[in-house]
Amino acid sequence: MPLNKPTICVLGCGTMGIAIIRGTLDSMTGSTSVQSSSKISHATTATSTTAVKSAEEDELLLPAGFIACVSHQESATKLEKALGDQVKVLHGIAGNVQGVSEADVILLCTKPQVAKAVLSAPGIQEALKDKLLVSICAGVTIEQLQSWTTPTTTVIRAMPNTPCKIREGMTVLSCGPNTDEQSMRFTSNIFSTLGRCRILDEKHLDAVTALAGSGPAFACVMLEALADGGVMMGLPRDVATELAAQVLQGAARMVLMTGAHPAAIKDSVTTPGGCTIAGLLTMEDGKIRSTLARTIQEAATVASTLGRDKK
Ligand SMILES: NC(=O)C1=CN([C@@H]2O[C@H](COP(=O)(O)OP(=O)(O)OC[C@H]3O[C@@H](n4cnc5c(N)ncnc54)[C@H](OP(=O)(O)O)[C@@H]3O)[C@@H](O)[C@H]2O)C=CC1
Ligand SMILES: O=C(O)[C@@H]1CCC=N1
Repeated sequence: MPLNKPTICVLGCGTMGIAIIRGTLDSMTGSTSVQSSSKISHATTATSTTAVKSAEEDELLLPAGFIACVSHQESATKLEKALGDQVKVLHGIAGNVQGVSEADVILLCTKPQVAKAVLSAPGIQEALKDKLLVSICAGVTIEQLQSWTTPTTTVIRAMPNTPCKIREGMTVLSCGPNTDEQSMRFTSNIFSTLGRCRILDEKHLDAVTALAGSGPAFACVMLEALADGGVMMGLPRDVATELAAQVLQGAARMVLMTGAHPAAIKDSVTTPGGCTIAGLLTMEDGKIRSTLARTIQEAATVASTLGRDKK
C-alpha cells in the first residue's frame, strides 16, 4: 500500500488517541524533553549511508496531519482546546465517515465494545477501501477486524500504552497474513517514535495487553505504595513520590540499558545482614511475586474477552 506523508484519522480520540497524537506531534517538532531509549540507539547508528537513506524514507512515512473523531460535541470542543489547530476535530456518525474518507490511515481507538458498530456504520466500509486500519482495541482480533471491513482494507493490531504521550511507550504490533511491508513499516515507524515497538504473533496480544497496556496502572500502584512507606517514615509526600518514581525508572533503565538480569541488580543492592534483605523478606511474606504475576494472568484473561459481543 503506497504511503507518502499520509493523513491519519484517529477514530475515537480519547485518552489513547490523544497520547498517540501528542507524542507524534512532539516527535515531529522535536519538542519533547524526554528522549526515549529507542531514539538514542537510532541516533547512534544513523551514521552509515544506508541508515541516512532509511531515515529519509522514514521521514516520508511521517503523517502529514491528523483528523480526530469523537462521539460527542462536548468532547470535540475539549479536544480542539487540547490539541489546537494542528488537528482537525470531527464528531458524530457523519464526522466518522468524513474523517475516514479524508484519511489514508485509520487508527481505531474507540472502546472495544463499540468497534464493530463504528466500523459497520453506513459509509465507513466504502471509505475504508484500499486503506490501512490500525486497531488498538484490546481483545478485538485481526479476524474480527477483517470481517467488519472490506478485503482491500489492510488490518494491523497494535497494543500501545499511555506513556506514548511522553514518547516512553511500549507498543506491540501484530499483522494479518496479507499485510504489506510498507504498511508495517509505517506503523512501526509511528510507534517507534513514541517509545519502544516490537512485532509479535497475535497469540501473544492478550498477555501484552495485560503487561504493557495495563502495566502503567499496576506500576503506579506499586509506586504509590512505596511512596506511602516513605510518608509513613516521615518523608513529605512530594519527596516520597519523586524518590519512588526515580527509583523505579532507574532500576528499569538498568535492566533495559545494561541487559542485566533483575535478580543480579537486586543482589547487588543486598548487603548481607543489611536493611535490603530485611525489606525483601517482608515482600516475600506478602507474596508480592505471585500477586503481581497473577495480576498479569487475570488481566490477560479479561483482555481476551473484551472484543466479544455481550450476551
Ligand atoms: N487507556 C489505555 O491505557 C489503553 C487503552 N487501549 C485501548 O484503546 C482504546 C481506547 O481506550 P481509551 O483511550 O482509554 O478510551 P476513551 O474512553 O478515553 O476514548 C474513547 C474515545 O472514543 C470516542 N467514541 C466513542 N464512541 C464513538 C463513536 N461511535 N464514534 C467515534 N468516536 C467514538 C469517545 O468520544 P466521546 O468522548 O465523545 O464519547 C472517546 O473519545 C480501547 O479499545 C482500549 O482497549 C489500549 C492500550 C492502553
Ligand atoms: O483497561 C483496559 O481495558 C485497557 C486496555 C489496556 C489498558 N487499558
